Amino acid sequence: MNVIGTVGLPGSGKGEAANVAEAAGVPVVVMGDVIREECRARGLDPAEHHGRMAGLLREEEGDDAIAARTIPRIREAADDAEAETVLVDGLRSTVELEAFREAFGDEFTLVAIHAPFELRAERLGERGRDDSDSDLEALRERDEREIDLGLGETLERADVEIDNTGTLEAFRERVREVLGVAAESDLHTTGPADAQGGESP
Ligand SMILES: Nc1ncnc2c1ncn2[C@@H]1O[C@H](COP(=O)(O)OP(=O)(O)OP(=O)(O)O)[C@@H](O)[C@H]1O
Repeated sequence: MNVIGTVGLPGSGKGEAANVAEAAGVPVVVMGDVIREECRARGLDPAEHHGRMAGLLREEEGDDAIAARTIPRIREAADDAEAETVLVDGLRSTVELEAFREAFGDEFTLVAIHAPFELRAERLGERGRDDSDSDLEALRERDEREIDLGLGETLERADVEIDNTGTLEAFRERVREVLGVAAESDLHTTGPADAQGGESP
């Protein structure tokens, strides 16, 4: 089994990478789902308590709590789909990285997705908000919070880098290359295990 974890600052393209995986039949496990489920189990609204619950789980069960709860889900997702590759979205700290490295050894690959601040701000703005100063300030604060939690150090320890400064199609192609899958339109001719069709952007 290959487990591909993605890490990136807000708006870097993790959600898009997960969409590419799903479209190619690669199961996606979202670490945030663990937190949302725990909120519901405790009768709390995830929309309101997501951030606090993440902190609480780490306090109660250790810094690797969310990773530890995600690991069996990764194995289940692989079994259910009889898949060779699973994508995990949502790594945030080196403690989580260590937990995955311990569980999956060489079968775990950490992929860092990079895009500069201005580009991320612009892309997140296109997702529904305008790019007013308050939005830029909010993104700056989100970046800082993530980096404080350990995201910066985790990014530095990635095995593979994806630069997401070009077109969406170039990014999707690069993600497919890293996942070792062909584009959906190629599936009929080359099959999903054939990564040769992918070209670097
Ligand atoms: N290369 C690209 N060109 C144009 N738009 C892009 C590109 N990559 C991503 N986007 C768009 O930018 C927005 C942010 O990307 P995405 O949602 O994947 O980021 P994310 O890392 O999941 O962010 P968050 O951590 O906030 O959930 C999305 O609307 C996405 O479609």
